[in-house]
Amino acid sequence: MWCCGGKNFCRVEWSVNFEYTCIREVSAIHDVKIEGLSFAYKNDNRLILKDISIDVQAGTFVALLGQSGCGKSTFLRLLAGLETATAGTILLDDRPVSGASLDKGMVFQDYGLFPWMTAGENIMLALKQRFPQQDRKKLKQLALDTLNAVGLDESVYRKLPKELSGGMKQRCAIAQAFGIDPPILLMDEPFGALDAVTRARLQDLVLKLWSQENPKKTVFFVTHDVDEALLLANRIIVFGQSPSNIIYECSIPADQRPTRENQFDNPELLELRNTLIFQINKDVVSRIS
Ligand SMILES: Nc1ncnc2c1ncn2[C@@H]1O[C@H](COP(=O)(O)OP(=O)(O)OP(=O)(O)O)[C@@H](O)[C@H]1O
Repeated sequence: MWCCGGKNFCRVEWSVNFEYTCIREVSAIHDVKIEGLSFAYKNDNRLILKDISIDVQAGTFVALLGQSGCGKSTFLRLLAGLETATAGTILLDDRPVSGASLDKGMVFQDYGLFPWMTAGENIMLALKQRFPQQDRKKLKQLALDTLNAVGLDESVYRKLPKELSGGMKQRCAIAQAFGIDPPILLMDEPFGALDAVTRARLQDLVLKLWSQENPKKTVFFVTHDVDEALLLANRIIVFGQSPSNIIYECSIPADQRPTRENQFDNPELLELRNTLIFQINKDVVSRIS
């Protein structure tokens, strides 16, 4: 796993701006099966997650909702192999998660780029880890292609993160993640720090990149934004808290997925939106009362 952006490669056509097949091979797809997952941090015996069980089919875009502090990031860290379950199992295609690996990529809210390296060097570092046998020229071309795919021009390759806007940095992180192409992509509030317009653009970008791939990545996307979840995901899971378990979940069939334009027109989706907001907040209300 690569914690800055995400990496691992397969043959994919990104019709965003380019197509490349030079060094990619078809990667495995991963069904995710979680059974009886419970977790407490070692320095704190309090159970954060309790008895979570879900099956997620490969290629599903899962949005994870829930109040602040309920354990969404912890859940992603367990999926990433950065933490070990206190009880229960996480299986990727029937193999238990055992530590970090290149088939799981992560994108964080704070971009995850090394500040002392240029955007290009950050991406190259990830590509080199993923393709140690490949020559530098091909990898550099791939890095430029990935930047291009996320709407950044070649000049960004030579820029340090501090010379880029928040939106550009997050585009670089997305370029890394999709460039390395992990079958599983773990995104932890990736657009939480961005303004509304940049956020909307990047939502569209991620949805476009994910939709165009075949096979598709399995994405776990943590957000506090119900509308973002409805726009991006085809499965939505709500976590309760103390300890956290799944308190609500739903799937959105392909033919009912909203677009940015009709997002607030469909009465069924509006009802689902209200239900999700209710589910997230009912825990708070019952706690306060
Ligand atoms: N390294 C750690 N050691 C001990 N407790 C931790 C650690 N990291 C997180 N926690 C605790 O675990 C709980 C869940 O935190 P987590 O960050 O997973 O929640 P979250 O749902 O992602 O929150 P947010 O939406 O605010 O990002 C919190 O009570 C937090 O204080």
